Amino acid sequence: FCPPPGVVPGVQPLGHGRRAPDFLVVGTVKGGTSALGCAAEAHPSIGMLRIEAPIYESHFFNGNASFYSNWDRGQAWYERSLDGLKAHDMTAASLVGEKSPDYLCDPEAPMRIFSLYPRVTIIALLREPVARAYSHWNMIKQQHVSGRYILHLQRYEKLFPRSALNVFIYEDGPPAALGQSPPAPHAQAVTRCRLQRDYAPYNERLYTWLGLQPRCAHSGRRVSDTIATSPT
Ligand SMILES: Nc1ncnc2c1ncn2[C@@H]1O[C@H](COP(=O)(O)OS(=O)(=O)O)[C@@H](OP(=O)(O)O)[C@H]1O
Repeated sequence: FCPPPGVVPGVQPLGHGRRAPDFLVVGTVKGGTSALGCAAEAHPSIGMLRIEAPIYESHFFNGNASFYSNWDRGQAWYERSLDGLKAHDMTAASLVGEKSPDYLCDPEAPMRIFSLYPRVTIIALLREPVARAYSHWNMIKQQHVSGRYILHLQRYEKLFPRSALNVFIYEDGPPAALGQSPPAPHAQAVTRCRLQRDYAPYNERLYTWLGLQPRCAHSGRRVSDTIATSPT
C-alpha cells in the first residue's frame, strides 16, 4: 500500500480548509449512483463533491491500475475539494460525500479508503448483473471508444495531431468494408452484394479522409483489390 503524497495514514486532518468525507458512494457502475447523488444533494445539509461539473466522481481512491485515478493529487487536494462545499452555505454539522462508482470493483480502493478514513460510511448500490452489464454496454457504445482503448489511443494522440488520427469502430463496419474479413469467401453472392452496398458509406469515409476520390468504381477493381494493392 502506498499512501498519497503528504499523508500520514490513519490520521484525519480536519479544519484549516480541509474536510474529511462523511460518506462514500462506492458503486456499482450503472447501479443508479447518479440518481442517489442527486437525491443526497437535494437535502440542504448534504454536499456532494463534483470535481468537474456536472460530474460527481473524484476517483480519488482508485488504484494505479485503474482507468483513472486522482490519488497522486494527494490528500490535501481531496480534502480541500470537500471543504470547498462550504460554498453551498453548509453548516459544520452538514455531511459531505462523494460518489465514484468504480471504487467497488477496484481492488486497491478499500484499503486506500480505510487507511485515510476508517470511520467513513460506505454506500453501495447493487443491481441485477445482467441489467447492469447491459446498461454498462450501452454507455460504452454511446461513448464509442472506451476502456483500455482510450489509454492506447492517448499514446498516439500525444505524438500525432488530432487531424492525423481517425478511429473506426469495428461494429460500424470498416472491416467488412475493407473486404479483408467478413463477408466470408463462401458467403452467398447476394449477401456479398448487400454487404458491399451497406458498407459503401464507410469506404467512402475512409477514402475521403485519406484525401482520395470518394469512389473507386472507375478503376474497375473490386474494393478488396484496391485496398490490398494501395497505397504504393
Ligand atoms: N432515479 C433514477 N434516475 C435516473 N436514472 C436512474 C434512476 N434509478 C436508476 N437509474 C438508472 O441507473 C443507471 C445509471 O446508473 P449510474 O448513475 O450509477 O451510472 S454511472 O455508473 O454513474 O455511469 C441507468 O440505467 P439504464 O437506464 O439501465 O442504463 C439509469 O436509468
